[in-house]
Amino acid sequence: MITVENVSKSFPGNGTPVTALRDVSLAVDAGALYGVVGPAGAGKSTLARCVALQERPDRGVVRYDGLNTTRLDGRKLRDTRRQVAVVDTRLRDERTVAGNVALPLELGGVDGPQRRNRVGTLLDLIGLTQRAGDRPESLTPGQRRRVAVARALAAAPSVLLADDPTRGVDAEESGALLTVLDRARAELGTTVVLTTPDASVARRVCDDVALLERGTVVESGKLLDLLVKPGSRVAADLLPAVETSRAQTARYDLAVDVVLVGFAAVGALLPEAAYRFDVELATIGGGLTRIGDTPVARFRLGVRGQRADAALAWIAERGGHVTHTLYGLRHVAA
Ligand SMILES: Nc1ncnc2c1ncn2[C@@H]1O[C@H](COP(=O)(O)OP(=O)(O)OP(=O)(O)O)[C@@H](O)[C@H]1O
Repeated sequence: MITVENVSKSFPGNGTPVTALRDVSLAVDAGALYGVVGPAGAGKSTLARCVALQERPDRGVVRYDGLNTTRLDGRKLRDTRRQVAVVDTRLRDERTVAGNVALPLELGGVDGPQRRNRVGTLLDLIGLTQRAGDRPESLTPGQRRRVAVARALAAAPSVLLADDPTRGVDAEESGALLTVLDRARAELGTTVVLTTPDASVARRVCDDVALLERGTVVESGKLLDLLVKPGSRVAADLLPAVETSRAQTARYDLAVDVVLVGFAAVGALLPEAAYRFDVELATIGGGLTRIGDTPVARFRLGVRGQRADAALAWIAERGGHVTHTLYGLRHVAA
């Protein structure tokens, strides 16, 4: 487990120092795929470098399984750094694909069948077994990025750190690259930390996320927990939009936003609530999406009838999370 505790980091700027990280805390569980999401300049790369022990925080602590890394130096620091591999996108063009993946093993003195097996496993993981003997320049940008990931995984690090892995890679190839990161976690047990400005990258593969803005964590936790949190910024970025006009909601006694996670029977729940409570219940906004493999719906519901409140309470009892109430009976009566 990696914990970042109250980490701050500034750089000398033109006259005034630039604060890249301000009191940042987060916890990355072993075996998780953790996403740090934020706009350009938010501090993602600085945080990644602190986690990779390439940069020392001005204040605060980065711990590896409880070990305070800020006090380490010399050999101890080098040994601890070896647990983390940072994806370096610069490949060696004079070497083959397999030769690039093998490089850390050669440097580590691993040879013979052991090296061949490891490279074979990793080429299979990235889906490029057939390209083992090709030069990287013959690959697409997304394939090259996958080779860089395989090379980072070669020495079996416990943590893989990918700073904006899909930058410069088109949408289709990004999917294949994220699948590789997901497989690294699932099949090799590697903890993966990625940074990205693109919330949809987190939507596809991350278990946990931290939303970073101007050097500060504004939201963090399990992605599926954040999605059901009222007012969640992550939810606003990742779930289907629920914009509706005032006219659309005005004809209902109640209008609320409801998030349903992993709910296979979304189609049946709403009609059943309408029937049981004898209310008119309509979906007036939102839709369905997937978070990783989990179906998630966010609907704006309009409810009309005497027992509108009871119908919504019944939906909530069945796992629906009411995240936002636009107006209700009491408001209308007032
Ligand atoms: N070595 C450095 N020297 C001076 N300023 C730096 C240094 N590294 C980062 N900064 C500044 O710290 C702030 C955060 O930068 P950082 O690169 O960590 O953000 P980021 O979220 O990774 O951005 P991007 O998505 O554009 O890479 C920025 O204002 C940046 O200019």
